[in-house]
Amino acid sequence: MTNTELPTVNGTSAFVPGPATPYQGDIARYWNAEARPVNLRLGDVDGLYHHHYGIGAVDHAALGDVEDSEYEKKLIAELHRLESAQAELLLDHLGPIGPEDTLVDAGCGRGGSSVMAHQRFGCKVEGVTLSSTQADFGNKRAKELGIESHVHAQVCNMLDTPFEKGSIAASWNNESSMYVDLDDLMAEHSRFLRVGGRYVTITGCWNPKYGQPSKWVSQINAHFECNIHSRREYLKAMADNRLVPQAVIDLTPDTLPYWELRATSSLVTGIEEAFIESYRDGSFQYVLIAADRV
Ligand SMILES: C[S@@+](CC[C@H](N)C(=O)[O-])C[C@H]1O[C@@H](n2cnc3c(N)ncnc32)[C@H](O)[C@@H]1O
Ligand SMILES: CC(C)=CCC/C(C)=C/COP(=O)(O)OP(=O)(O)O
Ligand SMILES: [Mg+2]
Repeated sequence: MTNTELPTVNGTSAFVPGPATPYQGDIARYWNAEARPVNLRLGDVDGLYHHHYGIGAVDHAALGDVEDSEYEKKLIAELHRLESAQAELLLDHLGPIGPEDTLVDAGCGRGGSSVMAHQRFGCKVEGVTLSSTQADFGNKRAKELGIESHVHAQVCNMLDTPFEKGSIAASWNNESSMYVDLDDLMAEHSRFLRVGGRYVTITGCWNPKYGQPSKWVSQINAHFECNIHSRREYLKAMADNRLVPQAVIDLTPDTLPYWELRATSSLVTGIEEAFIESYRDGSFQYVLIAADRV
């Protein structure tokens, strides 16, 4: 990581981490500026702020009548329920975790998954993000919840973290691996995970069976300034870095109801069609991969 040297403070040199590449600087700016209602209003439902998508069947009984004055509020709560269900599924795959363990949330966003992990396991969670706005937001939420001794976010490149070799019980990327080289990413998880530790990713990936990234995948990349990898690249990067897959789950059918519901809401962002069409034509898949560090 490059560091910017600042004038000495009280005789001690002060350093602030700078982005490792110009691309990472762009991504930090992107997330520092992000304030989409679809993320903030969903997070306001119960104080868990996510930047990922949902899974599971829509509860039409809970939504009620579309003509009802409360319908939009119920729709937002339902989308949020499906996003939290996605994070619960990720946590289900972390294996046995105890209060003495430390987990790493790589690309932690506003920290919703980190909070959920602490609430489930009582463990410590270290989140890393390129965005200072997100890290500040996550740390403020942790303080409001009184869990700042256990849930902490920092501005840090997930390819070059300060965590000691073999010190981490489990780690994950929840929709954050499309911003980095996968070989570099898996090498870093493999370094800080203890032998027997667990790595989990939930991600969108292009399907090698389709041939090449479809126009919809290219549209998603342009929308988020990311670089979606193929399913094959994930498995290869894991195999090359002592991460042995224990579960590969195709969540595509489980995420489509979320997108179809979201497309009917007032909070649409314009990217809904690309997700729905690419999931339907088979060019793009939503997957969970859980791997053991051997
Ligand atoms: C779509 S958000 C996902 C946030 C979170 N995992 C969640 O589920 O709510 C992508 C996140 O990846 C982070 N990110 C992208 N590249 C990164 C890098 N090189 N190091 C650390 N974080 C990174 C961004 O800062 C952002 O927080
Ligand atoms: C599955 C893929 C390819 C994800 C790309 C990464 C990403 C931007 C995830 C959602 O973030 P968000 O919650 O901020 O997005 P939105 O505003 O669309 O809800
Ligand atoms: Mg969102």
